[in-house]
Amino acid sequence: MKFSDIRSVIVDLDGTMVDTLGDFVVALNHTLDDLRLPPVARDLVERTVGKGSEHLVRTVLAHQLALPEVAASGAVALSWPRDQVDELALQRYQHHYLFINGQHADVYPGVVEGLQRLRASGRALACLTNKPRAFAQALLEIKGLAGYFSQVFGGDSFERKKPDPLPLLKTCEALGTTPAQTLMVGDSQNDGIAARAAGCPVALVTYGYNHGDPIAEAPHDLLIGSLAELLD
Ligand SMILES: O=C(O)COP(=O)(O)O
Ligand SMILES: [Mg+2]
Repeated sequence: MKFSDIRSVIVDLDGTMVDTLGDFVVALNHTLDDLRLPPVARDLVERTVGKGSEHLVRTVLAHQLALPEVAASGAVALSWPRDQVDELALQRYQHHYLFINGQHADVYPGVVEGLQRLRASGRALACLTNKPRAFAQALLEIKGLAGYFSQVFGGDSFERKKPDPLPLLKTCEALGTTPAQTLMVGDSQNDGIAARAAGCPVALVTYGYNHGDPIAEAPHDLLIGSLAELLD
């Protein structure tokens, strides 16, 4: 990959620009409390984020319902059809997330500098996340990052989410650059796999969430410790 060939950049949100693990944990724990279930461990959330809200809520709920102490307690949630509990939990999660969005989250070091330098170099920027679009837009605004992006797309913007290449191809279209001219910057194998399949070069940050796997094992052209390194 030659950086001078790159005309625009697609940037992932959770784990790449903002450390949102605290938001996820708090919103999930409010949700579990509504269902009279015990709180979730932070590391399960860290291993599960990145594939959208439905996947996160469903996985965490399945894990908590299978805990021996929950089975022994005769929790009411166990007596309901599972798809109904999933649906109810997702509704409660979205309700809570709306109000805690950004409250337990921090912009990673180097992000503002990296975005400023990319914009100053004349490149267009899009944010592409598996987070619902409305939450992503609000988070970017709360953290003062929205102004850097000409486009913001979420997990509900297209028919399929990353690691499918469709969201990247659609984002390239919106940016008006070919996949080969469009760099994907992310933190997980979802970003790496989607970028490879779409034909976009891909840089992965080394500090995000990658389902508990070493980030070097995910498809990438470049590993970076900070977005500020991109133009070096
Ligand atoms: O799974 C999510 O909600 C967000 O994940 P992403 O911003 O890393 O795509
Ligand atoms: Mg991510």
